[in-house]
Amino acid sequence: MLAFKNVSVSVGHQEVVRDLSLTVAPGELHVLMGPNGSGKSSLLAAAMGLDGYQVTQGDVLFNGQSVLKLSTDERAKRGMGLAFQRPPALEGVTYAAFASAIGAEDILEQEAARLDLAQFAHRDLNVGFSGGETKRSEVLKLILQAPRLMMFDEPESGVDLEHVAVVGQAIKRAVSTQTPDGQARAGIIITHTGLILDHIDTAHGHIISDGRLVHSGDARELFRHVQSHGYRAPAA
Ligand SMILES: Nc1ncnc2c1ncn2[C@@H]1O[C@H](COP(=O)(O)OP(=O)(O)OP(=O)(O)O)[C@@H](O)[C@H]1O
Repeated sequence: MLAFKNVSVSVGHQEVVRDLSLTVAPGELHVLMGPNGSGKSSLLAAAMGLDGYQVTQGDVLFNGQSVLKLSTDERAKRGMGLAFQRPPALEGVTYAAFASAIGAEDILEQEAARLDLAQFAHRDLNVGFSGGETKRSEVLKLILQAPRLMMFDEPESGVDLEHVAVVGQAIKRAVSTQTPDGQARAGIIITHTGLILDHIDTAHGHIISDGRLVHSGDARELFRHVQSHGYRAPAA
């Protein structure tokens, strides 16, 4: 569904992702780990075509077609979506208005309740939300958009332990639910804490260090390796 092919990404003059290749097939969930500043968010930002993230080498394919020439909006219309690490507050835009604008008003109540945000539907998006509420709200926003490829940038950071379970279950459910035309979705999750791994099914894990993909394997095994040995790739 999504393929990074020898992708390098620059922000300004700084190369932050280097010659990275990674394929995400329908039905799969991939987990990215790596030190602060190693390029994880930049990789997803470049996939979405966000301003400032320049793909200087390689290609990003979605459903077999290069998306590099498409605007972020066009990529979203094709079925790519990203829940941001630090989502902005949108003064004057209530959840109800947002859901209505994207045709998700029928599922708002149910999906908000799943993320324990039922009481937030009348509030402006992220305005005055606590840190953990903002992260849950961002997960809700992507679930309402329901893209075929769901990318989550640190969805559980700052979220209390009980709500990490809520977030994990919501992501697992959303990614494993087919699109209305019967196609499998896929997901990518960036995590530092690894807590989300307790709530999702089998996932492919990847360590990104200094902009390079240095190792791939079962996500839980890889996380245990990181806990005991840091981000160095396991010995072959
Ligand atoms: N918009 C930007 N302007 C300037 N530098 C940026 C920008 N976005 C990313 N960078 C730089 O690119 C590098 C990679 O950042 P990125 O956010 O991709 O790392 P990360 O692996 O997601 O880190 P973290 O785990 O801390 O979230 C960092 O050195 C960061 O400072």
